[in-house]
Order: sequence, then C-alpha cells, then structure tokens
Amino acid sequence: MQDQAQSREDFEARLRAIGAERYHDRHPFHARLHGGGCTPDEVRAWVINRWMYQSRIPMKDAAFMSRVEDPDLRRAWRKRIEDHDGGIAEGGGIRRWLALARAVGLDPDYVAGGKGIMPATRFAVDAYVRFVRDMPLLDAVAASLTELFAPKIHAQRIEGLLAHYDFADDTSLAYFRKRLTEAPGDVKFGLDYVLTHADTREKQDAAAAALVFKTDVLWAQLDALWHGYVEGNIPPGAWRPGEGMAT
Ligand SMILES: O=C(O)c1cc(C(=O)O)c2c(n1)C(=O)C(=O)c1cc(C(=O)O)[nH]c1-2
Repeated sequence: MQDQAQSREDFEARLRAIGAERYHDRHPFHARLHGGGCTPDEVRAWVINRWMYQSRIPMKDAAFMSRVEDPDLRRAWRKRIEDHDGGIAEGGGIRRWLALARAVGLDPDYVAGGKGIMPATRFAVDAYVRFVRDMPLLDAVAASLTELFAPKIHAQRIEGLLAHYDFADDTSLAYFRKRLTEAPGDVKFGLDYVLTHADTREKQDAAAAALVFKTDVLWAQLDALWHGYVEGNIPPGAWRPGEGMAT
C-alpha cells in the first residue's frame, strides 16, 4: 500500500532539511570564496563557469513555460525570464553578471561566449535544463526550490566579497544584491505551488527527489571548480589563467 501523504508542514520541513544538508553553501569552495581565500584566478574561474548557470536559467524557464497550459501559471513564471534578460536599455541579471566579469578583469565577450567552461559544469547545467524540459511540471518547480536557500548565500557572498576583494563594489555585486529582492517572491510562489500540488506521497517523494537532484547540480559545479582551479587539474579546453582578459 502507498504511504500516506505527509502534512503540508511536515513536507515543507522535509524540503527545508534537504537544503540544510545538501545546499552548496556547505561546499568548501563557497567558504573559500566568501572567506577571502580565493586567488584572483580562482574567482575568475568561478565567474566564467557560473556563466553557464546564469545563461541557462532563462532558457530552462522558457522550456518550463513552453509546457504550461495554465495562463495564470505562465504569468507568474515569466517574471523569472524578465529578471534575467531585462529590457534592451537596462538589461537584467545576465548583464549584471557580465559587469562582475569585467570587474574581475575578464573580457565580458569572452565570458558570454561560453568558451572555457569546464565539461562537468556544462554537463551539470545541461542536465538541469533537460530535467525541467522533460520531467513533470511539479518536479520542475520543486527543482527551482533551491532558491529557498539562495538569499542567505547571496547575503554572505556580498558581505564576504566586499570585505576581502578589491573588485567588490556596488556595480560588480549588483547581481547578488538584486537577487535579494527578486528571489523571495519567486520562491514563495514555487513553494506554495509544490506544497499544494504534491498531494500524494508519491508526488511528494518525486518533488523531494527533484530538489535533491538540483542540489547535486549545484554541488557538482563547485566540485569541478575545486578540482580544476584549487587543485590545479584544469580539464582540456577549459579556461587557463591569462586567457580571456579584458584589454
Ligand atoms: O548564487 C547562488 O548560490 C544561486 C543559487 C541558485 C540556486 O539555488 O539554484 C540560484 C541563483 N543563485 C540565482 O542567482 C538564480 O537566479 C537562480 C535561479 C534558479 C532556478 O533554479 O530557477 N536558481 C538560482
């Protein structure tokens, strides 16, 4: 016999426990970055590789929306694409990420071209886009719920980068500051959607598994950075210090 569905409260606590145990704020690269321990080239490697994630977020949200039949859900979701792409004049998160790239000495066109991204980063982020394209909508929304835990990491990053790195200022960190106001509304909506639609134990288990999968997507990216740039095992084809610098 199928287990009974968990109460809304118990299920929410289960989702939050996944973040407490597995979110990438527990990864040593995060501590190294916000604690001021990264070399300038390690910071550059992070900015270059994280571009893969930034550039694919609006694509995965477009993939999600392409499958949604309910106009109310599409209306609520489309803000995510607007947050990242923005308007022609002011741009959005994507442009703010490239401002960070410039601030750490990289040529933004090099970063935006995606050359130099490590294979593991590419595979992890592509897996997330495919997951959102192919899996049930409930699982796709559940996978976005890592954002429940993101405001804390963004606040730590702003504080840590400002304290330890010369490049850090209002312009270079605008991406993270903006996320502090953008993410909470998204995550409130997403959490309510998941708690409401996961109305059987089977769906709750699938949603929890989707969130675990997403924590793996994030963790794998930092593992790759550590292996490549902290331990110095740069994969063939990946960015090498000195390449892609602003002139
Ligand atoms: O800096 C981070 O640690 C971090 C993590 C995450 C996340 O938890 O997936 C996102 C972001 N940042 C972020 O800026 C962002 O726009 C975002 C969108 C999503 C998503 O899955 O839809 N996650 C995240």
